[in-house]
Amino acid sequence: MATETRARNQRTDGEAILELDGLTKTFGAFAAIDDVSMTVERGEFRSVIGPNGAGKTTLFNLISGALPVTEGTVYFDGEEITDRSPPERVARGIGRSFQISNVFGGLSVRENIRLAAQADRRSEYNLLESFFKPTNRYEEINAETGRILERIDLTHVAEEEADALAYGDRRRLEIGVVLATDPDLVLFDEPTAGMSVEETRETIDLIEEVLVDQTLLLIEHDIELVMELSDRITVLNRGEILAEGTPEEIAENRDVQDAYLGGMTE
Ligand SMILES: Nc1ncnc2c1ncn2[C@@H]1O[C@H](COP(=O)(O)OP(=O)(O)OP(=O)(O)O)[C@@H](O)[C@H]1O
Repeated sequence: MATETRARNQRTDGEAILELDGLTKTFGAFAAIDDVSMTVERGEFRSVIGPNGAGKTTLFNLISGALPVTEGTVYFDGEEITDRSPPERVARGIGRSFQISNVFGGLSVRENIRLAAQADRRSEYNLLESFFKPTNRYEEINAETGRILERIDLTHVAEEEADALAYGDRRRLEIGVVLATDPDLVLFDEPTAGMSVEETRETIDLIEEVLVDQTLLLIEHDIELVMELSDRITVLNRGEILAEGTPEEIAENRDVQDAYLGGMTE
Protein backbone atom coordinates (compact mmCIF):
# COMPACT_ATOMS: atom_id res chain seq x y z
CA MET A 1 0.00 0.00 0.00
CA ALA A 2 1.04 3.60 -0.38
CA THR A 3 2.37 4.91 2.87
CA GLU A 4 2.16 8.57 2.18
CA THR A 5 2.76 10.26 5.51
CA ARG A 6 2.06 13.65 6.87
CA ALA A 7 3.79 12.90 10.11
CA ARG A 8 4.92 15.77 12.24
CA ASN A 9 8.34 14.46 13.19
CA GLN A 10 9.84 17.75 12.12
CA ARG A 11 8.60 19.01 15.48
CA THR A 12 10.51 16.52 17.56
CA ASP A 13 13.85 17.68 18.88
CA GLY A 14 15.38 14.34 19.77
CA GLU A 15 14.66 14.80 23.47
CA ALA A 16 13.06 11.82 25.19
CA ILE A 17 9.83 12.51 27.06
CA LEU A 18 9.07 8.87 27.92
CA GLU A 19 11.52 6.03 28.45
CA LEU A 20 10.62 2.48 29.34
CA ASP A 21 13.50 0.28 30.42
CA GLY A 22 13.06 -3.48 30.66
CA LEU A 23 9.37 -3.33 31.54
CA THR A 24 7.77 -6.61 32.46
CA LYS A 25 4.23 -7.28 33.71
CA THR A 26 3.22 -10.76 34.70
CA PHE A 27 -0.20 -12.10 35.64
CA GLY A 28 0.61 -15.30 37.48
CA ALA A 29 3.06 -17.18 35.26
CA PHE A 30 1.97 -15.27 32.13
CA ALA A 31 4.00 -12.27 30.94
CA ALA A 32 1.60 -9.80 29.29
CA ILE A 33 4.55 -7.42 28.84
CA ASP A 34 7.94 -9.03 28.57
CA ASP A 35 11.12 -6.95 28.86
CA VAL A 36 9.91 -3.98 26.80
CA SER A 37 12.25 -1.02 26.34
CA MET A 38 11.25 1.98 24.26
CA THR A 39 11.80 5.70 24.00
CA VAL A 40 9.28 8.29 22.84
CA GLU A 41 10.51 11.72 21.83
CA ARG A 42 8.84 14.96 22.83
CA GLY A 43 6.33 16.01 20.17
CA GLU A 44 6.15 12.60 18.58
CA PHE A 45 3.00 10.89 17.30
CA ARG A 46 3.66 7.27 18.25
CA SER A 47 1.25 4.46 17.52
CA VAL A 48 1.30 1.11 19.27
CA ILE A 49 -0.16 -1.71 17.19
CA GLY A 50 -0.31 -5.47 17.49
CA PRO A 51 -2.74 -8.39 17.39
CA ASN A 52 -5.40 -8.92 20.04
CA GLY A 53 -3.83 -9.78 23.37
CA ALA A 54 -0.40 -8.43 22.33
CA GLY A 55 -0.19 -6.34 25.52
CA LYS A 56 -1.01 -2.86 24.23
CA THR A 57 -3.50 -1.89 26.94
CA THR A 58 -1.31 -3.44 29.62
CA LEU A 59 1.59 -1.30 28.40
CA PHE A 60 -0.55 1.83 28.66
CA ASN A 61 -1.61 0.80 32.17
CA LEU A 62 2.04 0.59 33.19
CA ILE A 63 2.71 4.05 31.76
CA SER A 64 -0.33 5.66 33.43
CA GLY A 65 0.31 3.83 36.70
CA ALA A 66 -3.04 1.99 36.63
CA LEU A 67 -1.04 -1.24 37.06
CA PRO A 68 2.19 -1.68 39.05
CA VAL A 69 5.15 -3.01 37.06
CA THR A 70 6.58 -6.42 37.89
CA GLU A 71 10.03 -5.38 36.74
CA GLY A 72 11.63 -2.47 34.93
CA THR A 73 11.64 1.31 35.06
CA VAL A 74 9.49 4.13 33.69
CA TYR A 75 11.03 7.58 33.17
CA PHE A 76 8.96 10.63 32.28
CA ASP A 77 10.53 13.97 31.49
CA GLY A 78 13.87 12.77 32.81
CA GLU A 79 12.55 11.54 36.16
CA GLU A 80 11.82 8.04 37.33
CA ILE A 81 8.10 7.61 37.97
CA THR A 82 7.91 3.80 38.25
CA ASP A 83 6.34 3.88 41.72
CA ARG A 84 4.31 7.07 41.34
CA SER A 85 0.52 6.92 41.68
CA PRO A 86 -1.74 7.65 38.69
CA PRO A 87 -2.73 11.12 40.05
CA GLU A 88 0.93 12.01 40.53
CA ARG A 89 1.60 11.03 36.93
CA VAL A 90 -1.31 13.17 35.76
CA ALA A 91 0.13 16.06 37.77
CA ARG A 92 3.44 15.59 35.97
CA GLY A 93 1.72 15.78 32.59
CA ILE A 94 0.62 12.32 31.56
CA GLY A 95 -2.97 12.52 30.34
CA ARG A 96 -5.19 9.63 29.47
CA SER A 97 -8.33 9.92 27.50
CA PHE A 98 -11.48 8.40 26.18
CA GLN A 99 -11.86 5.14 28.03
CA ILE A 100 -14.29 6.77 30.37
CA SER A 101 -16.02 9.75 28.85
CA ASN A 102 -14.55 12.88 30.35
CA VAL A 103 -17.61 15.02 29.60
CA PHE A 104 -20.45 15.96 31.98
CA GLY A 105 -23.59 15.69 29.86
CA GLY A 106 -25.74 18.03 31.94
CA LEU A 107 -23.22 20.87 31.90
CA SER A 108 -22.73 23.32 29.08
CA VAL A 109 -19.84 23.02 26.66
CA ARG A 110 -18.20 26.07 28.24
CA GLU A 111 -18.63 24.71 31.77
CA ASN A 112 -17.03 21.42 30.77
CA ILE A 113 -13.97 23.16 29.39
CA ARG A 114 -13.80 25.57 32.33
CA LEU A 115 -13.89 22.73 34.85
CA ALA A 116 -11.02 20.96 33.12
CA ALA A 117 -9.03 24.20 32.86
CA GLN A 118 -9.56 24.81 36.58
CA ALA A 119 -8.20 21.37 37.33
CA ASP A 120 -5.18 22.13 35.14
CA ARG A 121 -2.24 20.43 36.79
CA ARG A 122 -0.11 23.54 36.57
CA SER A 123 -2.51 25.51 38.73
CA GLU A 124 -0.87 24.22 41.92
CA TYR A 125 2.32 25.99 40.96
CA ASN A 126 0.35 29.23 40.86
CA LEU A 127 -1.21 28.72 44.26
CA LEU A 128 0.65 31.55 45.96
CA GLU A 129 -0.03 33.93 43.14
CA SER A 130 -3.70 32.99 42.94
CA PHE A 131 -4.04 33.50 46.69
CA PHE A 132 -3.04 37.10 46.30
CA LYS A 133 -4.71 37.65 42.96
CA PRO A 134 -7.84 35.49 42.85
CA THR A 135 -9.48 37.70 40.24
CA ASN A 136 -6.57 37.21 37.90
CA ARG A 137 -6.84 33.45 38.18
CA TYR A 138 -10.56 33.60 37.40
CA GLU A 139 -9.99 35.81 34.39
CA GLU A 140 -7.11 33.63 33.27
CA ILE A 141 -9.32 30.52 33.33
CA ASN A 142 -12.08 32.30 31.42
CA ALA A 143 -9.61 33.45 28.80
CA GLU A 144 -8.11 29.98 28.50
CA THR A 145 -11.62 28.49 28.20
CA GLY A 146 -12.38 30.90 25.35
CA ARG A 147 -9.14 30.02 23.56
CA ILE A 148 -9.86 26.31 23.79
CA LEU A 149 -13.45 26.73 22.56
CA GLU A 150 -12.08 28.49 19.50
CA ARG A 151 -9.41 25.88 18.99
CA ILE A 152 -12.01 23.08 18.92
CA ASP A 153 -14.43 25.23 16.95
CA LEU A 154 -17.28 25.05 19.47
CA THR A 155 -17.65 28.73 20.39
CA HIS A 156 -21.02 28.86 18.61
CA VAL A 157 -22.45 26.09 20.85
CA ALA A 158 -20.62 27.10 24.05
CA GLU A 159 -23.80 27.58 26.09
CA GLU A 160 -25.48 24.35 24.94
CA GLU A 161 -25.65 21.28 27.11
CA ALA A 162 -23.04 18.70 26.22
CA ASP A 163 -25.77 16.07 25.92
CA ALA A 164 -27.45 18.09 23.18
CA LEU A 165 -24.37 18.12 20.94
CA ALA A 166 -24.20 16.36 17.61
CA TYR A 167 -21.88 13.36 17.50
CA GLY A 168 -18.91 15.11 15.91
CA ASP A 169 -19.17 18.09 18.24
CA ARG A 170 -19.23 15.76 21.23
CA ARG A 171 -15.89 14.30 20.05
CA ARG A 172 -14.53 17.83 19.71
CA LEU A 173 -15.58 18.61 23.27
CA GLU A 174 -13.91 15.45 24.59
CA ILE A 175 -10.65 16.42 22.94
CA GLY A 176 -11.03 19.98 24.21
CA VAL A 177 -11.37 18.66 27.77
CA VAL A 178 -8.09 16.75 27.31
CA LEU A 179 -6.40 19.89 26.00
CA ALA A 180 -7.73 22.00 28.89
CA THR A 181 -5.87 19.89 31.44
CA ASP A 182 -2.65 20.86 29.64
CA PRO A 183 -0.90 17.47 29.38
CA ASP A 184 2.53 16.93 27.82
CA LEU A 185 1.83 13.33 26.82
CA VAL A 186 -1.61 11.90 26.02
CA LEU A 187 -2.39 8.20 25.91
CA PHE A 188 -5.24 7.25 23.60
CA ASP A 189 -6.39 3.66 23.93
CA GLU A 190 -8.59 2.97 20.90
CA PRO A 191 -10.36 6.33 20.97
CA THR A 192 -12.28 5.33 17.87
CA ALA A 193 -13.62 1.98 19.08
CA GLY A 194 -17.08 1.46 17.61
CA MET A 195 -16.77 4.29 15.09
CA SER A 196 -17.25 4.06 11.35
CA VAL A 197 -14.21 4.44 9.09
CA GLU A 198 -15.18 8.02 8.38
CA GLU A 199 -15.77 8.92 12.03
CA THR A 200 -12.45 7.27 12.93
CA ARG A 201 -10.60 9.38 10.40
CA GLU A 202 -12.26 12.60 11.52
CA THR A 203 -11.55 11.88 15.18
CA ILE A 204 -7.87 11.05 14.68
CA ASP A 205 -7.44 14.06 12.39
CA LEU A 206 -8.96 16.21 15.09
CA ILE A 207 -6.74 14.76 17.81
CA GLU A 208 -3.74 15.48 15.64
CA GLU A 209 -4.87 19.01 14.87
CA VAL A 210 -5.95 20.06 18.37
CA LEU A 211 -3.15 18.33 20.30
CA VAL A 212 -0.42 19.46 17.95
CA ASP A 213 1.87 20.54 20.83
CA GLN A 214 1.45 17.32 22.79
CA THR A 215 3.24 14.01 22.50
CA LEU A 216 0.68 11.40 21.49
CA LEU A 217 0.70 7.69 22.17
CA LEU A 218 -2.10 5.92 20.34
CA ILE A 219 -3.50 2.41 20.21
CA GLU A 220 -5.51 2.20 17.01
CA HIS A 221 -6.72 -0.66 14.85
CA ASP A 222 -7.12 1.27 11.59
CA ILE A 223 -3.70 0.44 10.17
CA GLU A 224 -4.03 2.66 7.13
CA LEU A 225 -4.60 5.66 9.37
CA VAL A 226 -1.76 4.65 11.68
CA MET A 227 0.57 4.42 8.68
CA GLU A 228 -0.51 7.81 7.45
CA LEU A 229 -0.29 9.78 10.68
CA SER A 230 2.37 8.28 12.93
CA ASP A 231 5.93 9.52 13.21
CA ARG A 232 6.94 6.11 14.52
CA ILE A 233 5.16 2.84 15.19
CA THR A 234 5.86 0.22 17.84
CA VAL A 235 4.60 -3.25 17.01
CA LEU A 236 3.88 -5.49 19.98
CA ASN A 237 3.44 -9.23 19.72
CA ARG A 238 2.95 -11.55 22.69
CA GLY A 239 4.18 -8.91 25.11
CA GLU A 240 7.41 -8.19 23.21
CA ILE A 241 8.43 -5.52 20.75
CA LEU A 242 8.41 -7.16 17.35
CA ALA A 243 9.46 -4.06 15.44
CA GLU A 244 9.77 -0.32 15.79
CA GLY A 245 10.30 2.35 13.17
CA THR A 246 8.78 4.82 10.75
CA PRO A 247 5.62 3.78 8.91
CA GLU A 248 7.74 2.98 5.85
CA GLU A 249 10.08 0.76 7.87
CA ILE A 250 7.16 -1.03 9.52
CA ALA A 251 5.37 -1.60 6.23
CA GLU A 252 8.50 -3.17 4.80
CA ASN A 253 9.38 -5.26 7.84
CA ARG A 254 9.14 -8.99 7.06
CA ASP A 255 8.50 -10.02 10.68
CA VAL A 256 5.61 -7.58 10.89
CA GLN A 257 4.14 -8.75 7.62
CA ASP A 258 4.37 -12.37 8.68
CA ALA A 259 3.06 -11.91 12.19
CA TYR A 260 0.48 -9.26 11.76
CA LEU A 261 -0.07 -7.28 8.62
CA GLY A 262 -0.51 -10.19 6.26
CA GLY A 263 1.59 -8.79 3.45
CA MET A 264 -0.14 -5.42 3.37
CA THR A 265 2.70 -3.76 1.42
CA GLU A 266 1.92 -5.81 -1.67
N1 LIG B 1 -5.69 -8.27 34.83
C1 LIG B 1 -5.30 -9.30 34.05
N2 LIG B 1 -5.20 -10.55 34.56
C2 LIG B 1 -4.80 -11.59 33.80
N3 LIG B 1 -4.49 -11.48 32.51
C3 LIG B 1 -4.57 -10.26 31.94
C4 LIG B 1 -4.98 -9.10 32.68
N4 LIG B 1 -4.97 -8.03 31.85
C5 LIG B 1 -4.57 -8.49 30.65
N5 LIG B 1 -4.33 -9.82 30.69
C6 LIG B 1 -3.87 -10.66 29.60
O1 LIG B 1 -2.70 -10.06 29.06
C7 LIG B 1 -2.69 -10.17 27.64
C8 LIG B 1 -2.54 -8.80 27.03
O2 LIG B 1 -3.77 -8.10 27.19
P1 LIG B 1 -3.96 -6.59 26.69
O3 LIG B 1 -5.35 -6.19 27.01
O4 LIG B 1 -2.86 -5.75 27.19
O5 LIG B 1 -3.78 -6.80 25.11
P2 LIG B 1 -4.14 -5.80 23.93
O6 LIG B 1 -2.98 -5.84 23.00
O7 LIG B 1 -4.54 -4.48 24.47
O8 LIG B 1 -5.36 -6.56 23.26
P3 LIG B 1 -6.65 -5.98 22.48
O9 LIG B 1 -6.19 -5.49 21.17
O10 LIG B 1 -7.51 -7.21 22.37
O11 LIG B 1 -7.26 -4.92 23.36
C9 LIG B 1 -3.96 -10.90 27.25
O12 LIG B 1 -3.66 -12.26 27.06
C10 LIG B 1 -4.87 -10.70 28.44
O13 LIG B 1 -5.76 -11.78 28.58
